[in-house]
Amino acid sequence: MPDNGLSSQTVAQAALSPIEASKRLAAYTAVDHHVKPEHTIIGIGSGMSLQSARKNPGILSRSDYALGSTVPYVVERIVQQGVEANKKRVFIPTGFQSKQLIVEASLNLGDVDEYPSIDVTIDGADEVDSNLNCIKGGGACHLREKVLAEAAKTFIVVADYRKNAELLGTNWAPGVPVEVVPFAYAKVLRQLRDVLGSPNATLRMAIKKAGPVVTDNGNFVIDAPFDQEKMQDPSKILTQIKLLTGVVEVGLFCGLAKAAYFGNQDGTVTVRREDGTTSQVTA
Ligand SMILES: O=C(CO)[C@H](O)[C@H](O)COP(=O)(O)O
Repeated sequence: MPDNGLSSQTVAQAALSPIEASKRLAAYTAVDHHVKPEHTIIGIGSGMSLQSARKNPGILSRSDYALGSTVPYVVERIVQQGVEANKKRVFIPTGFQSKQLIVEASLNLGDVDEYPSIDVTIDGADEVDSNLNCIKGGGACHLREKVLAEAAKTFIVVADYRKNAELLGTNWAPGVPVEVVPFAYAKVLRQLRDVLGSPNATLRMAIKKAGPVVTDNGNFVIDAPFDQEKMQDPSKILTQIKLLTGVVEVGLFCGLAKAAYFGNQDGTVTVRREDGTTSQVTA
């Protein structure tokens, strides 16, 4: 294997916690099933830099660090397919973090404006419901993530077992991420609270920076939790939020995923597909 930084010290390989092991299992299985030799344009979802992960190995086992900790294993598996398989491929990132991941892995970098038709995009999710609707945007990257999901012929979600839910909002408490232009944030916040029924909607504040989180697109993010009744029909609430002037994108991905791969603690992977079928796969 080439010395691209991934061969000898893969992400905390030796000491993976059960959750980390399940993320890797999901990612590896999804790559094995969906990244084939004929696929040349690949969308890479949000994932933290492998260099950062290696400098701070504990970061991957922090359960609160929901900022793209599964996708690095996708890249790791793709790299394992070898230099020959990857030299003709172009990899499209969903943001700054994902771009770093591609560059550090010595894979060819492209952009979606150059390659608007992607063979397969693989990304993580904050939660997935029984109909493969997803909440995304825990890392505030959901605008580009949705562009890459829609641009792909096949959009695949990878996650650990905690993200596998009947209903969105079961385990993911912060709510639906809503990217909004800064000028409109106060008006959109008020509408989410008073009109759309999310009284606890809040502007997402940065950690280690004073003030709000600013996305890769220069916008703010509001997290809007909705009750179970509203989350029964995510497409409806998606449409209602999207129609608020000033909203750029909503972190509800409805009808986009072809399949979701969930790594389980027992070493199996649950695969749920858009046709409603589910199977357990042993890696
Ligand atoms: O939507 C996302 C970022 O906007 C991520 O895909 C999501 O947060 C998944 O994180 P992890 O892989 O750590 O579970």
